[in-house]
Amino acid sequence: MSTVISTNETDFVIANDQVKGRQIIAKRIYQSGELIFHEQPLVSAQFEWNKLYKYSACECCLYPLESCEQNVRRLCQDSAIVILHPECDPNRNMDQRIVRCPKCNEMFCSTTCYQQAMNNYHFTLCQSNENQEKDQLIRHIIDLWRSVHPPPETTSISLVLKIMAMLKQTDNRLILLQELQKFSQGVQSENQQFYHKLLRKEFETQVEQLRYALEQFNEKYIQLAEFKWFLTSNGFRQLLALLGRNQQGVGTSSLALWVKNCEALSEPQQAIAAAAAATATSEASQFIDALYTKIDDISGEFIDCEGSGLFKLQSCLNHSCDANAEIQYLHNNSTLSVVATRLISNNEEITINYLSECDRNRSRHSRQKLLQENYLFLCQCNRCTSESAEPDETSEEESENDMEED
Ligand SMILES: C[S@@+](CC[C@H](N)C(=O)[O-])C[C@H]1O[C@@H](n2cnc3c(N)ncnc32)[C@H](O)[C@@H]1O
Repeated sequence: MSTVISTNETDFVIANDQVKGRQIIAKRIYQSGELIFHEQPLVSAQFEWNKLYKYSACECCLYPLESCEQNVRRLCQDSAIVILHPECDPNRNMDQRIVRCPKCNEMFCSTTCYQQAMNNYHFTLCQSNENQEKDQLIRHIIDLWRSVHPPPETTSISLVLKIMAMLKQTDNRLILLQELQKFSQGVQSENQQFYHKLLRKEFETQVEQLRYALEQFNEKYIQLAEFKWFLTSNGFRQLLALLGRNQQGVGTSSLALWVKNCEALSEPQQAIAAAAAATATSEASQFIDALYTKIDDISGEFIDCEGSGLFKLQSCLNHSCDANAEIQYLHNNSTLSVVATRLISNNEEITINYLSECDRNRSRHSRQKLLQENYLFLCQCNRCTSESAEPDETSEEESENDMEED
């Protein structure tokens, strides 16, 4: 179940905009850096390819299950690396803290997470060997998914499996189904496009096999009449489009946690420690720079334990090319935080930027093109509206024209 931990009706409200649909409006002033809300996902899962490559995260909350040293050794493929300042790694004894499911050996960061998973979905999905046919079918579904979705993944089939298992295990199926239906649904023609973006046309046969395998899974082990429609050809497209439209990426890592703590070494509590802190920081930052260069060479961009989740409140946040808030994972697990990136006035819409860092400074036309291609909407944010007189040129065309003029 999704739990909004800090919604305060007097802090912000969900409203409806004629063009953009639902939106979140601030009902007080937020200072830059202030936490607006945090929220646990309705459902989340690590990507299947990451798991295959031994990116190790708690099956329930995605907290990293490696020490920082194990993390960098894996990413650099170098078992001789010894990190500086091991005291900055809160996960240095992670091995001893891991909780394993006694039946299937799946790993969790705590007994609480194991219990939560067991109560919500793991009882149904546990591959305990007690029912080999069921275990095989789950593995077949995941393998089929990987065959139609090479890396980088943007969503995980485990989200669908977990939703089905949650519906089986919950005491209140109706509420869970209603929560799912509240996520932005979109119209059929858009859903078709989303679906083809996720799973390209050339994989049509495997996608049908995937749908059929999920249908078998439902019939044999879940027996949910309410879910049958989602496993028809049209329903499956709509289900995957719902995930594509609403899911939020989650990334966790022991390395990031250790880097953050090393950076804090430069903030000595007492002036007398300033010189020692400065030396420690400069040593640490050289070491960190060298590590990132090596990781980049060996593992490229895929550093974090990546996955995705559905978040009830966050999914109401619209995009703006001049956003006033951003998503952070302050607890290094799937609990999402929305943090103000500048002063937000009372009654101002709270927005995030759906574009990657490097695409944010592109021309209005380029940004709108990317949003149209990836999220299927025409951006109507204040920045796009104020730049509407600019020519319909992508950033590349713009710089080519500039070069010709020079
Ligand atoms: C994750 S949902 C955000 C909440 C959504 N408004 C709702 O009603 O559920 C993303 C969808 O919101 C709409 N949207 C978000 N930002 C927008 C923007 N800047 N301009 C126009 N539509 C936007 C688009 O329809 C997009 O597919």
